[in-house]
Parts: sequence; C-alpha cells; structure tokens
Amino acid sequence: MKNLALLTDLYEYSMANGFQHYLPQTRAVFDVFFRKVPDKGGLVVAAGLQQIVEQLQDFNFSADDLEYFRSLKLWDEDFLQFLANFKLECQISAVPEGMPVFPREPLITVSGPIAQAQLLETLILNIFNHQSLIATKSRRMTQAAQGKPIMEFGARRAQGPDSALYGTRAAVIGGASSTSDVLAAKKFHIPTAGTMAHSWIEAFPDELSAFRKWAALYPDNAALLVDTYDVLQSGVPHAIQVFQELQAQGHQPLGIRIDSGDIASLTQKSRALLDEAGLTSVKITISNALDENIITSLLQQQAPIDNFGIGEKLITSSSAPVLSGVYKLAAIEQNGQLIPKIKVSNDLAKLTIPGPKKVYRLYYEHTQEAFADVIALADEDLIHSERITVVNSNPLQLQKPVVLTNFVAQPLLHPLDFSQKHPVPTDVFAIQRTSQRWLDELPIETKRLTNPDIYPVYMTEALNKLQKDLIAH
Ligand SMILES: Nc1ncnc2c1ncn2[C@@H]1O[C@H](COP(=O)(O)OP(=O)(O)OP(=O)(O)O)[C@@H](O)[C@H]1O
Ligand SMILES: O=P(O)(O)OC[C@H]1O[C@H](OP(=O)(O)OP(=O)(O)O)[C@H](O)[C@@H]1O
Ligand SMILES: O=C(O)c1cccnc1
Repeated sequence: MKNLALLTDLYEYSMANGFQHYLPQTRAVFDVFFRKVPDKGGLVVAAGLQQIVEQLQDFNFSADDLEYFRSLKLWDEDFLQFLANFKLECQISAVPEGMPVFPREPLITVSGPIAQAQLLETLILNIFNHQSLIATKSRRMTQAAQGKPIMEFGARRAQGPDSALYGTRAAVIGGASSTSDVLAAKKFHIPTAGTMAHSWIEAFPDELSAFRKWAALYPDNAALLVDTYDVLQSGVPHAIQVFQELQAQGHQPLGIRIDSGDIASLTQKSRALLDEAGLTSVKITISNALDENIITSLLQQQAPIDNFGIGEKLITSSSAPVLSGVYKLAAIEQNGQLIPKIKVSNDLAKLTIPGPKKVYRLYYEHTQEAFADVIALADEDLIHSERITVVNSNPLQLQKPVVLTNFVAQPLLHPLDFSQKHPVPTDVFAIQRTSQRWLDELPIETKRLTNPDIYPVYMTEALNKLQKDLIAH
C-alpha cells in the first residue's frame, strides 16, 4: 500500500504549521458529512473506511518527503520535526462501511490535536467521497437489477488505476457480484468475471471458427459474444451450434453476451432461439452503457436477462460524478474544555451543526424498522431516553419541535480501535450483506430510485438550541 500522507492540499500543511505555533496540542473535533445525495436519491451508502484506516495506520513522512518540504521554504524546522515525529494521536469514530446514511449527519468524527486532525481532511474526504459515491451508484443499479447479478466491467473507463481498483471494491459493497478487474479481484477477494471482446471474433476467419476455438479452450465456461456481425442471423445460431457440440462432448455451455442494438428485442429473440435448441440453461449477459434507468426499462420490457455487465456509468458515476462530503470543525479546546464552533455562512444550506456529537438511528420498538436518525450532543444519551424532542436538522426546512417516544436508539458512530490490526471489517461481501440488512430496515418509500421520500434526520432540541445560540453570538 502506498503511503498517501502527501495527498493533501497545501493549505492543510500551512494551517497545521500555524496551529503548531499558536495552538500546540490543542484538541479539536472535526465532522465528515455531506449535504446532498447524488442522483436525487434518498440515501448514500458509506464506503472507504478500510482504506482510510490503512492510510491512518501508516500516516508518516519519509526523509525524502521532509527534504521536499524543506525545499518549499514555507515552514520552519520545528514543523518539519513535528512531521518527522508524526504519530497519530486522534480518536476517530465512524459509521461502518455499507451503512445507508443521510445528509448532515456526522459520518466520521476526528478528535485530537488540531494540527494533526486538520492534516487528515483532504485524504479522508478523497477516499470517503469516492468510494461512497460508487457504492451508492452500485446500490441504485443493484436495486434496479432486482436480484440479477451485476458484473463490474469498468476498469478501462475509470478515471485512472485507483478509481478502477477502489471503485470496484465500492461497487461490490453497493451490490455488484463480480468484476473483470483482476487486480481488484485479487486484492479484495472478489470473484472474477468475463466473456470475450470483439477482437477475438474478428481475429479469426469467421465467427463460427472463433467460437469453436474459444469453446475448445474453455469448454465449461464459454460465454460467447454474439453481436460482432448479426446477433440473430449469425451470432446466436453459431453459438447454438458450438454449444450443441460442447454438450455432445459432455460439457455444460455457459452463455452469450449481447453488447449493442435493441437489447429487449434481441434478448427475447435470442432466448427463444436458445430455448428452441434445448439450451434453456444458457445465460444471457448484456452490456452497453447500462445504468439504473436502462436496467429498469429493460426489465419492464420483460427482457430475459440473466446478468448485467456494467462499466463506465458505474465506475465513474457519470450521471452524478461528485459526492460533496465535507470536513468541518465542530469544537476546539479552550482552558481544558471543548468549545463548540459553528460556520455561519451566507448560504443557509452551509450552516454547520456545532459541538461534539453522536448520531442515532431510531427504530420502532419491537421491530427492525428504522424511522428516523437523530443527531445529538455527545453527552446526550438517547439509548436510555424514552421521550425526546427534536427538530428537523435541515436549516432550509421548517424546524418545528417533534416529540418522539416508543423507540429504540442505536448509535451509528463507532470508535476505531487502532491497537487492532484490522479495526474495521475487511470482507467486502460480508459488508455487502450487512449493508443489505441495514437497507431492509429503512422505509421503502425512502429507497425509491426516483423522487424518494426524505428520510427524517433530526437534531435534538438541546443541539438546536446550541446552534441557535451560536448563530446569535
Ligand atoms: N430496449 C432498450 N430499452 C432501453 N434502452 C436500451 C434498449 N436497448 C438498448 N438500450 C440502451 O440504449 C443505449 C444505446 O443503444 P445503441 O445500441 O444505440 O448503442 P450504441 O452505443 O449506439 O451501440 P454500439 O455499442 O453498437 O455503438 C445503450 O445504453 C443501450 O444499453
Ligand atoms: O459500456 P460499459 O458499461 O462501459 O461496459 C463495458 C463495455 O466495455 C466493452 O466495450 P469496448 O471497450 O469493447 O467498446 P465498445 O463500446 O466498442 O463495445 C464492452 O463491450 C462494453 O460495451
Ligand atoms: O469480459 C467482458 O465481457 C468485458 C470486460 C470488460 C469490459 N467489457 C466486457
């Protein structure tokens, strides 16, 4: 793993240098949260924590890094010594990967010496924003696919190697089943998947001999690409011929892939041809710039699709290419006490929620149904409360008090124990399954792909009072 301590905006170092001068060892609390869900969706699937943890476990500066810093002539030797001796002293709490999360709630909190905590901003956001974005997109596509597997095919179209590698991991957290990206498959223990490219068919004198050569090499997992010349006139008939030859030799033919044309009509007609030939177990995979809308439409058209191969629109989240997670100061120590801080912007949407906080998911008693999240002050205990008064946490909406009773509150943020080798779960399919369980707990209307209901994210009355008091002063 590369140490990415320098993958940070210059100003973080400039501030850290200043904090070492003026506020050495002063404790501060920062929150990571986002304000808007991509694609006008109802929720984001949190991802990236494993890579964040790995980076923080190895956050240090080499002699070469320090030489480079020295050459910039921006900071003094004391600061370079501080970097040379850097040992993470921050406490970090975070929502687990795969957790469905909502705007404004703290998802990662970093508490520690301000110079250290400030230095982590850019890298934490870079990883969290990227992986959560792709996990969220993958969740949308998985939901649209209604249980049919999604194969991640995006490496060639991802924005560079890291986006392919970690984007694939995030795509699995969001629901993808396999990947064509061998590096991601090896690194994250994801099943590999793949068919063939048009070049294979073009490289041989004709389609039939290209299929036969492939079948001879891979008799038990031959997936033939049938759209190089003509799907119905040539590709599928040739595939049927080769599959019947394979069957005669005792093999079980795998499938075909269609990558162009009217997918609904081509899959229907191909399915009919395969079935007529007795090849009912041959699977149909489709690809070609698929997204959640096309998948929904194809399934509405009753297209008999078994697998979706999805590249560019998943790995780049091209319809919504940014998750704008931010890292904001919530509190800073003065005379041994944490003083809540707020950013009051001209833009009301950018108002921050001050102070050290906790987040709870509230469930109806005796059910596994979640009905709201509540942001509370760190010293408010909702687990043992029977009745709380809350207001909408969105400053752009009416903040009328609401009384909540008969709930069970579960904290969402969990402290990371850096004394362990693996402070967070690393099995991506276990994370995917847990994520699905958490999604199952949410109201169905909040999970619609279009115009979802807004899942309530409240703040406690006490937190709202603190916010108002700080705005007033
Ligand atoms: N029946 C269908 N309903 C909805 N969308 C479809 C249907 N068939 C194909 N599509 C989608 O429409 C888009 C355009 O398909 P089309 O075959 O015209 O693609 P193309 O990119 O021009 O083809 P090619 O890959 O051959 O260049 C693709 O994203 C494809 O997935
Ligand atoms: O469309 P995506 O969702 O990104 O899926 C992956 C695409 O990658 C391959 O295309 P290739 O690079 O061979 O180019 P093509 O557009 O000519 O098919 C494959 O045939 C898919 O079309
Ligand atoms: O294996 C495939 O079919 C594949 C892999 C990457 C991109 N497109 C297709």
